Amino acid sequence: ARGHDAQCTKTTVAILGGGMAGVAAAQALSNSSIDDFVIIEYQDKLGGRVHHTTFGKDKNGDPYTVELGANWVQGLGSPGGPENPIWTLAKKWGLNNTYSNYSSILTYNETGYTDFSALLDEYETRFETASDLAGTILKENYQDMTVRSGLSLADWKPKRDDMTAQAVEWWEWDWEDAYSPEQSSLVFGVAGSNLTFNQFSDENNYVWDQRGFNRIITGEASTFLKENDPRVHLNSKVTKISYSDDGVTIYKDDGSCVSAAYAVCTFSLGVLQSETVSFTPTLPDWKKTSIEKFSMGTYTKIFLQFNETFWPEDTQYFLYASPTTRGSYPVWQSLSAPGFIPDSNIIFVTLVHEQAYRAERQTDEQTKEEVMKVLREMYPDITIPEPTAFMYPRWSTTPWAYGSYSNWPPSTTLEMHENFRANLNRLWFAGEATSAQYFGFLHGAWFEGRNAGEQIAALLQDECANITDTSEACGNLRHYETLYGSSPLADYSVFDGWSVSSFYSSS
Ligand SMILES: Cc1cc2nc3c(=O)[nH]c(=O)nc-3n(C[C@H](O)[C@H](O)[C@H](O)COP(=O)(O)OP(=O)(O)OC[C@H]3O[C@@H](n4cnc5c(N)ncnc54)[C@H](O)[C@@H]3O)c2cc1C
Repeated sequence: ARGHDAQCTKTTVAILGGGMAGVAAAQALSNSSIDDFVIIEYQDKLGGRVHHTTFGKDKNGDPYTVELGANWVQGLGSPGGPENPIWTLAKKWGLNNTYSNYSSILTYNETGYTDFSALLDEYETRFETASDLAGTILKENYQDMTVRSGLSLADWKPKRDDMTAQAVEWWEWDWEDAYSPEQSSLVFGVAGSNLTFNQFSDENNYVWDQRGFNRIITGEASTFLKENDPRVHLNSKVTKISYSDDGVTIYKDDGSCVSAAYAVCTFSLGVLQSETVSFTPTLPDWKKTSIEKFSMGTYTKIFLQFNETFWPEDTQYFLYASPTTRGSYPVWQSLSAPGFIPDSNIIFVTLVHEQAYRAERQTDEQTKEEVMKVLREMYPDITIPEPTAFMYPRWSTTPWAYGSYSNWPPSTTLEMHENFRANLNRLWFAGEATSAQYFGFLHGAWFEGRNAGEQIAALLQDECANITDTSEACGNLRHYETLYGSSPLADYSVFDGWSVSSFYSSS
């Protein structure tokens, strides 16, 4: 391969993927005066899973912009406390966004409006108890369990046929994690939500900016890249990564290659699991095991536009309890609500996991029929017109993502995750899924991208990067050849990707 490498484009750092993590990594390099890098991106634009498209039309016949991927800034920050970097960027680039008021909700079943909203408070009380248990398990290094077990121990035990309680549970758990309580780790599910919503704040702001949410990514990129910068290789599919102590060579599907001193791979967990990108030498067991250990969730938003807003105009959310199937068209969200895009007459419904895969396998027509049936059950007294526009993405089969975002299954350990995050010689990994503290979130991708960029800059400049105030971590990341059933509390440090306190109180 050496002879072949000689024909490759040379660069100091190759950044694989131009989403939030890739752009944050490039920016960190640029801030350290390392300008010899390339960003290799599959799509024809930067942004990755922050991804919008046009949908429907307004009064003038112009299309609206809707977000197929990330939609909320989650956990904004509070005065005196740390601020979510995505919130900082949203303010900097003037993104239009509105506070999601989760109390602005009406509940329904197959007979129409049925008030079961009191169950929301009950779940939240029980969940507090389950969260305390998660804290104890983490602190004492006890064996992890499923969120289901934690909820049951906290006396939240919905019966199999109690579909309103199941809908409430879906709204509270699955809607965020894209997996059921059975499929999620209690310790890290709770820690993840704690670190975002108690460390920053419990506010979620919905971005409806008509330029698209990725404006923060293209905007930041424009501060250190030129227009049509030759360092950005768009429409470039990576098929093979060859790594060693001397450098990394990246091969693209058009036969071209880039040879770099260091590389950062920011491909999603779904892409890594799909094995559409091969590695030479083949990945060591500890890395391969860690890639298969974590789960890639799918979160599917199904958009509808009508000639009128026939649902309550001042309400943001509508929760539907299917009489037979948990998670079947449960959460509806109105974009016609005040503060969003009034008069857009757009509403969308979200599915995750099996229900998402099912819809993604169906034709638009099949899904539209099911969705319309549910709306007719929710509003039996209204003659509901056919939608004027209907559309949904298919994340589970999108070849540059293979899913939406990652989740930690039960009985995961921080050490297992550190193996997923750790570099292989000169090849580094960054992205939403490499964040132990903020996996699944856009800010997780930002922190991890910046960290990888700073670490590589430090290695190139022979310095120790000062990534946090207390950090002494620099150079190669640790990995564990042998994994035990849980990780001792002493592991919860910057050396395993855990740079803040694990214990934030919600009070
Ligand atoms: C439906 C959905 C809803 C979400 N909702 C939210 C939300 O409300 N709030 C929130 O904070 N987060 C949300 N997220 C998560 C958020 O979008 C991600 O955490 C974040 O965008 C991930 O950034 P990244 O840089 O790690 O990965 P990516 O954005 O996936 O970037 C990786 C890049 O690599 C490219 N790539 C992949 N394979 C190849 C290849 N073979 N060759 C070349 N390039 C390749 C991809 O095109 C992509 O641009 C959501 C995600 C989805 C999909």
